[in-house]
Order: sequence, then structure tokens, then C-alpha cells
Amino acid sequence: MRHSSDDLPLALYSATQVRALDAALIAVGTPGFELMRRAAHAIWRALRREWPDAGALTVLAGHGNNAGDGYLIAALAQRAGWQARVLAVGEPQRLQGDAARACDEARAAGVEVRAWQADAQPQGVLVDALLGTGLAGEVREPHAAAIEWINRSGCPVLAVDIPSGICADTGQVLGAAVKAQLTVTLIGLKLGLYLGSALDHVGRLVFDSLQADPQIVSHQQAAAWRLAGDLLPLVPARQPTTHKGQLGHLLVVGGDQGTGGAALLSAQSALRGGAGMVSLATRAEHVGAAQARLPEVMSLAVASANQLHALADKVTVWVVGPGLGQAAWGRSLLSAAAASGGAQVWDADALNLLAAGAVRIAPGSVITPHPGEAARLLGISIAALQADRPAAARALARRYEVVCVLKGAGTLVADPVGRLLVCDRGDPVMAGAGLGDVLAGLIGALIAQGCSAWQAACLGVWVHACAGESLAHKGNGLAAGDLCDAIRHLLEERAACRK
Ligand SMILES: NC(=O)C1=CN([C@@H]2O[C@H](COP(=O)(O)OP(=O)(O)OC[C@H]3O[C@@H](n4cnc5c(N)ncnc54)[C@H](O)[C@@H]3O)[C@@H](O)[C@H]2O)[C@H](O)CC1
Ligand SMILES: [K+]
Repeated sequence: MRHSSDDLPLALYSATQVRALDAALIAVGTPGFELMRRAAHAIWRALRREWPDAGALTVLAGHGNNAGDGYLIAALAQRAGWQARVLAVGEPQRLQGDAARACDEARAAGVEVRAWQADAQPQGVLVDALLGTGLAGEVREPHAAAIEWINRSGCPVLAVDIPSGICADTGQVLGAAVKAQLTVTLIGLKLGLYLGSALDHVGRLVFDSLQADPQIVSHQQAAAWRLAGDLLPLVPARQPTTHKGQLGHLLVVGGDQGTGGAALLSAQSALRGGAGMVSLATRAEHVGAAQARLPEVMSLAVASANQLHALADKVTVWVVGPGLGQAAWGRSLLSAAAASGGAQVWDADALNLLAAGAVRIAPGSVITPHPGEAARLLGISIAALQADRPAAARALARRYEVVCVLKGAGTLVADPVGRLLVCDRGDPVMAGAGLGDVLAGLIGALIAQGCSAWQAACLGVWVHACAGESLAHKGNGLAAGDLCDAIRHLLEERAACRK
């Protein structure tokens, strides 16, 4: 499981932006080879910290500057008394410029450099210096075979800058990708390191700025930002005189015949998330269970939208969709919510009805699709959506003029003006039923307490993920109700530290 590391920078860059950073640093007087030398030292330090007694390493080198880093790492290891060798993949004669100079330096240090063959014996720590930010398209042979060789070796693996085969912009595997235990990334964090399949390939992540001029790095308009650090201070403060009327009235609308649980979970989460008053508009069959399980929630048996119209002016925020279904009952309630003028958080079937064009969503609302719902909203396949999650999140935010929370490994939060945040907290244990209902209720609760849609989405995603992390020890099959309690605990900790 990856732990967020708060000493990592917040800004996340595309491959193009990082190459521009490299060029900008070189332009202000740091030679490319000096950057490469610093990279090698940073990586060699991280390697020795991780595997101090290995005594041997094998660099798999491609043809570009990623390979150049690898050759210089081998030279440092050889000079430190380790047994270092480089297996050159493809035609080493294609090395140019700084990378060719780095190869010469490795040979001069006594490093054995020879062509990689599929029957080569892996030895010591494997250093993946095949491909970095220069990867273009699906990995070609013989690099793909070398990647499979690394992954089958059973040896510890360090990836230079980014695991070879991982797209630096989307985190997607382009044909084949190295699975590393440790990735040392340089100058700027790449957005792709936090998305999708990359999470299964990066291992522990170490960053080194190579003493890059912060003036330059900060000037670049980052592709995205990490949701990192302690966001709990953003939770609206409560004064001693605060009363529930100041903490908003949240209405959950959902739970058609047979699907009452989802709406109940959203209501429970809204309660634990601190909303002043929580009501639940659901089918009559679920009211008994709701009252028994959540007596604090005002549960209403709703047969038609008229009953919601009567409520509308008392409701601060509507959380619509959990267990709503897509039949006439659900459609009519969703239309009432859309016409209410209150803040909206739409999830699950509300999004499917939106995708079907059955209703329009008010600008400034929050939507919380999982990849399937997002693909339907965009009219694309899930595979196409997952191939570039940042683009999908941004497209949804712009198309509907909403804050879009695109759930999944590396949950994204996008707004219509182009802001994009990535959550690198959470745990695979959270891949379970009902956790989306909990997130929707939590985001609604934060809006009820005064957060903007953007703040509530970012903070809700972060609190939800951190609460899930705190339950990782429970193993798979995390109960959504436990997550609600963990969220309450996290927010109570926050309230306590404010006293
Ligand atoms: N001064 C700097 O720029 C620094 C860069 N650092 C390291 O350099 C790499 C980026 O190097 P670059 O030469 O731009 O590209 P790569 O080494 O990643 O790869 C280019 C290399 O790979 C071949 N190639 C591209 N796509 C494919 C493919 N699909 N299949 C097979 N082969 C492919 C291409 O032909 C080239 O030969 C960066 O990641 C850093 O590691 C330093 O760290 C800092 C200074
Ligand atoms: K690499």
C-alpha cells in the first residue's frame, strides 16, 4: 500500500512540462550533464538506503537520458566497491550527447557494459533505466522483452524517474511496464505516477529536485496538484455557541424498492460528517429500518415529488442518487431536486439519469461518478476513460459546469475552470460496496456546514481516503458503516486539536 508522503511537492507535471523544466534549468546555466550527475547521486543514495547490503546492481539501459542516469549510477556503484554492470537494450551505439558521455564514464570506472540478451542472468538490484519521460507510444521490442525479463527476475527493482512503460501523463501501462519496489523521480513530480495502473508499478516514491531553482519549478503551470498535507483545518470550525441550525439541513433522496441501504449509508455519513440536520426521503418500506438505525435522521416516506417541493425551502443541500433507481419514482424526485435551487451532490442513479438526458443539473453542483458512470456521462468506453482519467474528469466538469469527483485509484477532483487535484491517500481495502454512498453524504455534509462545492469535494475525498486508510488493518470487505465511524473519529480529532 502506498503511503502519502507529505515531504513530496504538491505540484504534478506532465511529461512535456517536466521536459520544459529540464530545458529551463539548462537555459539558466545548469548543464544537462550536471543534472544527470545530480540525478545519479540522488538515485544512488536512495538505492543504498533501501538495499544497503546488496553489493551488486544491474542497470538495464535504453538509449536516452534515462539510460544516461543509469550509466552514471553504475559508475558510482562501481567506485563504491559494488559489482556494477550495464545491460544495454537495443543498439547502444544510438546513445548520443550526455547519455553517450555517461556511458564512457561508466566504462572508465570499470563497469562491465554489454548487450542485454534474454538469457542474461539478473544480478543484485535491477535499475530500470530503459525509458523515462521520453516514452512515446506502446513500448517497442526489445524494450518490452527487457521489461518482462525485469518483472520475472525476482530481484529488487528501482525505477529511474518513472517505471518504464508507464505514461507520465495518465499512469497507463503502454504495452508493458516495470513493477518497481522503489521509484526515484526527479526535478518535478509526474502526474502519471499518481494515476490508475501506475499505483501498481511505482512502489515507494522518492523525489529529488536536483537542486532545481524553485523559481523555475514553481513558475510552471502544473498539470495538477496533490491533495496532501493536513486538510482537516479546512473543516468548518464550530464555536461554543454554534447550534445545529447553523450547520445546514441535508436531505438524502434515494432508496427505491429493494435498494434502501445505499440511501441509509449516505444519511449516516452525512450525520457523521457533521451536518446540522439530516433528512431522508425514501420509499415507505425503508422508513422503519432508517428510524431504527438512525433515529437522529428525519426519515420521510415519499411517494411523489410533490412532497419534496414542500420541503425545498428548508433544505440547504440535496444528496441525490443512492439507490434511487431509474424508474418514474426516481426520475420525478430527481427533477424536484434539480428544480429546488438548493446545492446538489449527485451520485449513482442520479448520474445515470443525467447521462440519459432525463434531467439537467444546476451549474456549481458536485457529481461523484465511478468510472462506469463517468463513461456513460461522456458517451465513451470505460477503457477510453481510464486511458486518460485527468482528461475525463476535466471534460465532465466543463460539460456540466460542475465539480467532478472521478472515483477510483488516485481519485481526481476537477472544476470547470481547469483545476485538477489528485488524492494519493486511501487503500485497496476501500474497493467495496457502499463507500461511494458514504462519500456523497460526507461531501454534502461539508457543503451543509458552509464549504464551497470545490472545498467540500476536495476535503471530502481526502477525509474519506484517510478514514479508509485508518481501517486498512481490517482487511478486505470493509463495512461502509465502519467507514462512517472512522470519518467521525477523524473529524472529532480535528475538533479536539482546535480547542
Ligand atoms: N537534462 C535532462 O533532460 C535530464 C533528464 N533526465 C532523465 O532523462 C529522461 C528523459 O530522457 P529522454 O532522452 O528525453 O527520453 P528517455 O530516456 O525517456 O527515452 C527516450 C529513448 O527511448 C526511446 N523510446 C521512446 N519511446 C519508445 C517506445 N515506445 N519503445 C521503445 N523505445 C522508445 C527513444 O527512441 C529514445 O531513444 C528523464 O526521464 C530522466 O530520467 C535526468 O534525470 C535529469 C536531466
Ligand atoms: K525508467
